Amino acid sequence: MPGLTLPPFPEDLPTHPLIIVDYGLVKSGDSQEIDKLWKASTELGFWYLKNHGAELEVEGMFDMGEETLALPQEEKMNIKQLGSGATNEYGNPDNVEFINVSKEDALAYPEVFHRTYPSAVNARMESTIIPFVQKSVDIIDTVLSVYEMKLGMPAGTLLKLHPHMEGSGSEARCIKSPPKKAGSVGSITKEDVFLGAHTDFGSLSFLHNRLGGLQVFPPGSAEWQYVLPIPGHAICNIGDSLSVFSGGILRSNLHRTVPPPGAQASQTRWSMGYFSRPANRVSLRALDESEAVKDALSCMSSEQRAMYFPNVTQGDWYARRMDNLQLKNRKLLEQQFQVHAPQSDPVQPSPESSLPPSSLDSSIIDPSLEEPPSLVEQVEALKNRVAQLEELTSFADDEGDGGRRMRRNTKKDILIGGEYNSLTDGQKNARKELTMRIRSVMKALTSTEQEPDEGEEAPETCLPEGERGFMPDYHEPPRFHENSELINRTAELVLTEYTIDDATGRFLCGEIPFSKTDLRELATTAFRNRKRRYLTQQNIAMKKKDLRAKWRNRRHLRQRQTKKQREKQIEAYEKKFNTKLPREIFQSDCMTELVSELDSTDIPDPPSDIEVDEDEDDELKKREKTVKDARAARFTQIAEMTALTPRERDEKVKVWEERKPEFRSAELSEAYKRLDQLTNKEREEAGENSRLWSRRVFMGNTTSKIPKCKKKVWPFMVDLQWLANDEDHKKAHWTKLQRADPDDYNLGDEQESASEQ
Ligand SMILES: O=C(O)CCC(=O)C(=O)O
Ligand SMILES: [Fe+2]
Repeated sequence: MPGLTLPPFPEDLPTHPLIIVDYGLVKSGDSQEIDKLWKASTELGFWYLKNHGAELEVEGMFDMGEETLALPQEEKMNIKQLGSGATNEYGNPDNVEFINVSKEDALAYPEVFHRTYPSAVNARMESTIIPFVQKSVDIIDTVLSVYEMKLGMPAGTLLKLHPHMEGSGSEARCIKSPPKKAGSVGSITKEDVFLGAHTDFGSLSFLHNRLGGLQVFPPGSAEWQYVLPIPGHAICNIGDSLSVFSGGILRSNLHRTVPPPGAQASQTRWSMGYFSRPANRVSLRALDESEAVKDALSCMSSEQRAMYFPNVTQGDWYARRMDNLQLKNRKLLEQQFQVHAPQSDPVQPSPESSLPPSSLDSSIIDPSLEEPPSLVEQVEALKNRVAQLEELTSFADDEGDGGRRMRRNTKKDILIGGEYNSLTDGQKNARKELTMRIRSVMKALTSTEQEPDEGEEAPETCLPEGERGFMPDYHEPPRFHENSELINRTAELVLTEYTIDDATGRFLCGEIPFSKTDLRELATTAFRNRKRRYLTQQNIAMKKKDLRAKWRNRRHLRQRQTKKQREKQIEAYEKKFNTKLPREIFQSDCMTELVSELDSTDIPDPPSDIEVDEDEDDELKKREKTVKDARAARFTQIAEMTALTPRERDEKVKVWEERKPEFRSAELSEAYKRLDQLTNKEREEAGENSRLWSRRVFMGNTTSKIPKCKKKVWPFMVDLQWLANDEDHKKAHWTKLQRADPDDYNLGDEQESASEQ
């Protein structure tokens, strides 16, 4: 790992000083430190955070990044959270690699919230990633609380917009940037820029740098300035969302990464961070309920103010910014980098100087670039970019693959596959028909996989002759190769069912024209719906499993407590009667925690690889049989572990420790029941209409009293009152019953114990 023998940051190179904030002090409410944080957040929007407590996890995260990005190239190609897909501000692709781990996935682990990760990531999940994400979330929550207070917002206003377990783009990211080629060390060329000039999209970023290379464009400055990496100091910065929420008071500042300076340039640059974003559903707008925010907005022109009410959700904003990163950076080439003006007054945060509005409406531009690229260069760069875009985005989706990705221009050629509400009734009907066909064909093409429940049933379609079945991967986005092939093929097959209008080149569904793109859009939506159903089902299964585990734990706990109480009672009883009770009855293995595994809800589901039969009934029977076999096998296994008596085992008796009177086995309870029945029958015959039922003492119950009796009785069996009642009669029957009782309870001499009772 880098870090041990890294060349130093050049001493003579100017850097932009950042305010150092001590997290420990902020957390403890130190007002001076909180003021420092506020100053840094409103002036530059960047600061160092020391004493943050995540130092160890940060080291582990760097290791995780290195292990993951060292995977073979073929493997990495299949991982959507790796790699870059954006251009920098010069139209060149970012030349960094990264691995993103979503906050929700980390906090839900091992449940899958959005997506799965390569084993190199999973291996570090519990030891490193989860604690890193948790600590980062804590830090960010603390900082958000400070902002709430400073902005005069009710406590929780900002925190509510950043729930911990709801879909958001929040993620931990490890970035690897290649070393500069030998000979090129020195000046920065436009091809060198690692991550193009940008503001962060979310709320707060918590960065960790070992080598130089991060540069900020401070307000009032005319050039990029390095930020010096200081060991143990995180670099925090504010993103667009917080800037919008605060009406521009909190500053989202332009930054970029370039090769490390001086001797560091020959090193691979690793950087790592946690990027916090509000929940996707959160609507992005200035929170003008706060007086401070209202005041800030009131100094703006209506046009400027409108920029703080972009009327989008955080999720859409994220997607839009992604587009901007691609397209605006390209547009930049055309615009010849006209904007050189430094941003205005850093102390008085003004809307012009705040990036959210500017990044909403203007390109992200590197103001330091004096030499615009030649026209030939521009055209070449554009051509390359367009080719890349076409290749990469034929079925781009809106699922997060984190850092940099592309979306295709969905506006083009869309007639009925776009916004539903703006369609005419005829178009809506055509769309419904096409959707049904798509569902049906997609179902047929995936008929070899287990069907996610369709909800609204699509008519049956068979897999066409010679057509291959698809195995979509619902943990991947629609553009993942098998998924995208399924979508394409579905659209193609449905298309063959409709005629083309030669005059317009449109396909016709009845009278309604539609395009190929429409079909692809609808097929992508159908895929997403299948994906959602699949993931929901998985989620439900997980929850059920968790619930079962919870109940099992409770049962075990209860059993342990009961066992302890019982032991106490037995001891007290033995002491009082100066006798020894047959402990094997009380302490049978059958009363240990293992018994609870006999609970049928714990029986694992049968293996899923049962052959699928054409005939559904047969299939059902097969499944049932497998369930039964699995249960029987489990029972035998547990019976062996718990040393049930042969009879219990043969009859598959469930041996429960009950809170109610019966103490041990069903047979024993049965004996008492029979005794009662006999008694009651005789009472009935004798004209008595009341019934008597045996009451048994529950030893685990601390309130059960030791019987006031000199005789040796089995305290766990019979309530003395019950015994006293009609004693002679019971004695007679008990003897009979005991003789017939094959319990192996080792009750000793039957006659003796019977007569004693
Ligand atoms: O690598 C760095 O130091 C900064 C990364 C960054 O700005 C980003 O990923 O948004
Ligand atoms: Fe950034």
